[in-house]
Amino acid sequence: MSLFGFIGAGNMGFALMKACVKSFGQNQIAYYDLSMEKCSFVKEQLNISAENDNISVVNKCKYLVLAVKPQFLPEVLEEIKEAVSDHIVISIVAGVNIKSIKSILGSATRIVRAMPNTPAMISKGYTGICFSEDNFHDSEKELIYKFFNAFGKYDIFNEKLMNAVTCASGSSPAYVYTFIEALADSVVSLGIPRDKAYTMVSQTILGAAAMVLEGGQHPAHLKDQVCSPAGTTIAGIKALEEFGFRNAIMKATDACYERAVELTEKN
Ligand SMILES: NC(=O)C1=CN([C@@H]2O[C@H](COP(=O)(O)OP(=O)(O)OC[C@H]3O[C@@H](n4cnc5c(N)ncnc54)[C@H](OP(=O)(O)O)[C@@H]3O)[C@@H](O)[C@H]2O)C=CC1
Ligand SMILES: O=C(O)[C@@H]1CCC=N1
Repeated sequence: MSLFGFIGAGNMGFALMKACVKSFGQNQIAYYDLSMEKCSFVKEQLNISAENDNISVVNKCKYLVLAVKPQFLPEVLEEIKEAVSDHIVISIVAGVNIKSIKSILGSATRIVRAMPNTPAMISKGYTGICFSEDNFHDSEKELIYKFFNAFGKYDIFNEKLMNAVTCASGSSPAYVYTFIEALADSVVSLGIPRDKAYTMVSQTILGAAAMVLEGGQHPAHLKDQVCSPAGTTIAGIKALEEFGFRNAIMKATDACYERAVELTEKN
């Protein structure tokens, strides 16, 4: 028996398993993925062999993590429904709500819906979580918190907010990577070597984020401290505003949210 079973070992399943190994050890993880390539990768990276199928994963664990794409979730749930008993099902599937999972697994199934992000792999992630209304024992909740703690910070939300959480936890690392690429490209064009550009930009983002998280100061105040009167930064900020920087971020959130709602409606 293992504590945790993962169905799907792709980008996010693998990221979570990697962090889980550090907190719980290889023996506590069972998994299966349809792709033999993914299973070989997990074996190579984490030294954990895949189970033969999804049912074996369910039979081997108490906490079952669903980490397949939303469109594949119904067939996975249909496949495992008879094997699920007193498991706690942890779904990280974007847009899919607890009610719809219960409609296949049964209303008595206890579910935790979560939205992590890929930095979970190095325990620097952020996860939003919500619980189905059912009773969880204190010891189970403790274990669930330990599970999410392995990935970084987490908070508990009402399920109504989970699609909104997706916009700033699950999806936004991609925006940050796009920002890193764009800023790095722009200084490469000024002569900075590419490897230095990535380090410079990423370390700056890390530092700026730490100032907000650890310094407890308002982002606007921190921004103002960087902007010298008639200086270089305010010239850059002016250009960003001219090209709709904040508006672009807000539009991205609108689009991300709309897509999450579409996934909720479809699933
Ligand atoms: N990527 C991210 O940053 C985040 C993703 N999520 C959520 O996590 C889930 C997984 O996303 P992600 O890891 O990116 O997706 P991936 O496609 O990388 O991984 C999903 C894996 O599941 C496998 N799979 C498909 N059907 C089955 C099945 N019936 N049984 C077993 N395995 C199966 C896929 O195999 P194959 O490739 O052969 O289809 C694939 O390897 C999604 O629901 C997404 O919303 C949540 C937060 C962040
Ligand atoms: O893009 C997606 O749908 C998934 C969910 C959050 C991050 N990736």
